[in-house]
Amino acid sequence: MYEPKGHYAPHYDHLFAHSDPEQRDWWMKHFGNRIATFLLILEKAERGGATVFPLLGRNGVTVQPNIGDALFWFNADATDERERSSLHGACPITAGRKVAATIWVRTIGQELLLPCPTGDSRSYLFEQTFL
Ligand SMILES: O=C(O)CCC(=O)C(=O)O
Ligand SMILES: [Fe+2]
Repeated sequence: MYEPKGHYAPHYDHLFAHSDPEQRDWWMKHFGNRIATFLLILEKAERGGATVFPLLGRNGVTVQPNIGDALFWFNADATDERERSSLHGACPITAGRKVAATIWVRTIGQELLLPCPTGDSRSYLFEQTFL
């Protein structure tokens, strides 16, 4: 929930995985990294609160969803490498409040839902999927 002046500074949902698998946290060990994000808007601010992807496209992409809308995006490609352009944040609220529910989709358990990439090429690049 965001109240006036509330915001979420630009960040990646995809986390840095410790190089030693034993050192990774419980979530990372059992469910893997956050391959995708599902963001459901439950309450929309009167002003402000857009979700912004500053590195997406030429000038960034700003999304101002309505109540009941959901945003879904990938944070990593099929090789679990972070998508640089998945950087995002929530703009400050200037009037009203925003309530949203986030589901971070983890990699483990999703393996059979997308066909595996063939050869050395990276498939399912964020840009290819969304632009
Ligand atoms: O509220 C938003 O627009 C962004 C939320 C977000 O980045 C997150 O939950 O990871
Ligand atoms: Fe996020």
